[in-house]
Amino acid sequence: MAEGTPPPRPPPAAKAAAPTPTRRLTVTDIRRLYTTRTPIVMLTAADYPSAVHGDLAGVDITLIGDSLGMVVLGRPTTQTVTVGEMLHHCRAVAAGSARPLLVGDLPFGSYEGGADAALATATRFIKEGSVGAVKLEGGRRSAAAVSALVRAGIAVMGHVGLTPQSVSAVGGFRPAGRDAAGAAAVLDDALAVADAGAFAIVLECVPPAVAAAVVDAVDVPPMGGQVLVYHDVLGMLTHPHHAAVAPRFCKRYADVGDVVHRALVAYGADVRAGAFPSPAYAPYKIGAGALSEFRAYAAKVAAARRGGGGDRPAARIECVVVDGNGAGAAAHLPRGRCAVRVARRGRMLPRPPSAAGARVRAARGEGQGRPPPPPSRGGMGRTSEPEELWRTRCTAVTWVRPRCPRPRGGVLGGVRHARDGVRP
Ligand SMILES: Nc1nc(=O)c2c([nH]1)NC[C@@H]1CN(c3ccc(C(=O)N[C@@H](CCC(=O)O)C(=O)O)cc3)CN21
Ligand SMILES: CC(C)C(=O)C(=O)O
Repeated sequence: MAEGTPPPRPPPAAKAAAPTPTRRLTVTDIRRLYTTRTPIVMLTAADYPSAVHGDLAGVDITLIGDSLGMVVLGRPTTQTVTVGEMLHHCRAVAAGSARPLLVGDLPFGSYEGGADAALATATRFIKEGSVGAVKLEGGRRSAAAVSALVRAGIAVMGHVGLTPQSVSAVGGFRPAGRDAAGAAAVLDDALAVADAGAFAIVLECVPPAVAAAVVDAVDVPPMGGQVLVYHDVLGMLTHPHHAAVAPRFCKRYADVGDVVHRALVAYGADVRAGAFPSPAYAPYKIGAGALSEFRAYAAKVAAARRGGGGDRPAARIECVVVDGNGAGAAAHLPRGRCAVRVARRGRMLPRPPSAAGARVRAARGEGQGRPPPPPSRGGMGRTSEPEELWRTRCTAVTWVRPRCPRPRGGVLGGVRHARDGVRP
């Protein structure tokens, strides 16, 4: 999708589930969902594709959480995430989602200094991050900042219970409210933030009974238990770092990391086996007339570069390759590189359009009984057609069977190494 193109609209199924599908949700819509006892779906996003997916799935609130510092930027905690980094991700998410309310997470150190600091940061999130609201951590300690933002017209989501930005003081991502005093602190924190005007409050990692009491006490939507990190929900990250940070409260709905891993391993295996790239994925055509004109030009360029003196050493011809039309060309490879796989279907070119024809004929087996000559400095320029040449890396001189058998497994010519001492 081109930059600036609006994201695709939700498909009919998602539309049906969405209360107001045609415009961005506001805190008023969230409030209405809460008062009508409609569950609110909240998920993080960190970039354009995750934002599009959340939008298409009908998410109500997309949080650009500072957890992106861990799941996207690979940090051990969220504490090093900067305002600039958050805004960068907020903009990408804003570009990819049309309907959800966007909430930007104020990062550690950007609001604790007081109302002025909080206001300066939150204003940047609205102006530069294109979010509709901000979230900040902390209960009573952050209440003054929350009310300053709300007075200034900025919607604020609170966050109490486990507050990951406090990891160094707390000594880990520890659940909150697990004793009477801790539970009381969670309740007091939630009330302070609600009284300060927060439109919703994240209640993270607290025992369900404590969460229930908090929900009873405050009159704003509690976002506990239903705000999950995109990468956790999808099981995107299966490496040890992520295994260590994926919280136990997260339900995993897919194993995308395994899917990604299998796909990338298969891709690498294909490349190493010479199975990709392949003609099926090189659909680009050049007309026969244009091609021969171009080849003449390329030969001229190559000759000029060889003759010019002081030029770079020319590529050497390693072998003859064949394309699907029966046309072929000498393959030109940098010195020290070699080897060619022959394309599917086709015949050997009767006479490659090569200035170093002798070398090529030897490579085609016309030298009779002699191994191919050593690498020469001849050459006529790299062929431009992917279907003609599949290179692999090796260090030996390589040539191709003079006569190609019927296509087998998509590969025609055999490839042999002179070092093996085996005639093809
Ligand atoms: N991938 C990811 N998902 C998150 O939900 C998330 C992050 N990262 N990073 C920022 C914060 C940190 N969060 C976390 C991370 C770990 C636990 C966790 O493992 N808690 C353990 C207790 C660990 C302890 O006692 O030290 C638990 O049992 O819930 C909880 C919340 C939530 N946020
Ligand atoms: C886990 C949620 C609540 C969050 O704060 C984040 O994604 O940073």
